[in-house]
Amino acid sequence: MSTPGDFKIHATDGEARRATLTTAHGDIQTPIFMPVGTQGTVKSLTPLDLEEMDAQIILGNTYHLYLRPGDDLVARRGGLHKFANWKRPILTDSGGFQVFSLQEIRKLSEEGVEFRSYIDGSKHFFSPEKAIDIQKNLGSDIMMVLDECVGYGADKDYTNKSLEMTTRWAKRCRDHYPKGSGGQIMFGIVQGGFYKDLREKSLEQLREIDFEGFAIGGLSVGESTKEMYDILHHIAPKMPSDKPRYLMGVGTPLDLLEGVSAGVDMFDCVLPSRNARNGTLFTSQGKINIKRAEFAEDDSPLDPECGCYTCRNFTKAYLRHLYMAKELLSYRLNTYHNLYFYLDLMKQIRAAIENGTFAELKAKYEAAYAKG
Ligand SMILES: CNc1nc2c(CCNCC3CCCCC3)c3nc(N)[nH]c(=O)c3cc2[nH]1
Ligand SMILES: [Zn+2]
Repeated sequence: MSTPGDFKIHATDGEARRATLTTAHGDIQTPIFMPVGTQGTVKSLTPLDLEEMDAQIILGNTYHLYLRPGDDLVARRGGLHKFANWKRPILTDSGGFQVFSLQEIRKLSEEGVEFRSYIDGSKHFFSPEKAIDIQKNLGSDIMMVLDECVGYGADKDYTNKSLEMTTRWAKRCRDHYPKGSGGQIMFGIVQGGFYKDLREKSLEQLREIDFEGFAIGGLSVGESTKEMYDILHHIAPKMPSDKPRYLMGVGTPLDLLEGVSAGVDMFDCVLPSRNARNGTLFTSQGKINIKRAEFAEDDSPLDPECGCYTCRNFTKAYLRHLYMAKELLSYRLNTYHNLYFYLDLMKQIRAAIENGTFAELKAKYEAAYAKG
């Protein structure tokens, strides 16, 4: 009988791993991309759409659900799985990053972070324990510790003091929900900014705590791709090899390939759904923007190599028309395709690791996406 948190590696190709992570709502095949469901839903898509495209796990948003409709209300409805009728695994972030990135006014202390609701301006406070209680109420399969994600350009002294507080918070989170005390598993989050020695220090401190997985935080915060990859390749291979590695908030198709090549197993990013809103679509030949006039009378599918509902049933001309007319269907069809593309890319990555052809797959997409 497998237990939530079990992580079995089936194949490797360089640092890349093909594994299975067990959760209380089923097994997850990694490497994996996790669609972001901000308010308990992946915008414009139904659970049926997500199952059709084989989304194995989605992200719930602790910060937003806490403020509205309330994590306690969701708990009284049986938790987020029941409330949103999503039967597969859910990962929730701790909400700290959303507070830091969405709120100007907030107060940070050893105790936690104080902030005002963007809905009605009311005052709120997240301690590490509170962040875990919210995720317990939501019933997510994978919980993230409350951490501080320092901004890009933070100096070494601040970054060092911050990672030490993040470690103390991580310990408080684990003590508040000890391993095995329920079906939910918990990941620690490695910080340390862009200082390699501080990244190692954060990891050394966190690996003393018995987490079922470890995330790389503090990246994709405005740095260059080179700076992100530099830290990524430095720290990912040093993380416990027998536990899942989750790179938070990343990224483009090339970032996913680079992350897998560094040994990362899990990714989340708002890009596929957010880009769908502005007509930027990912295809096997690279990125295109559907609003370009050249597509006005183009009767070819968005991506001839894509098997998704959008590509099988509509032309670029029609998708451009929907976009220009600001039709709701534009957002839905574009989101469906972009997420399908990301999930299919991860499926290709899993197969490539199994048959030792990951380097070739990476080179193929680097050529298609070279023009950025
Ligand atoms: C986009 N770049 C980025 N994201 C980061 C995130 C958020 C990851 N995505 C969470 C979802 C966002 C949409 C709603 C649902 C939750 C980070 N989160 C934490 N806790 N710590 C980081 O250092 C941390 C660092 C991050 N960098
Ligand atoms: Zn498609």
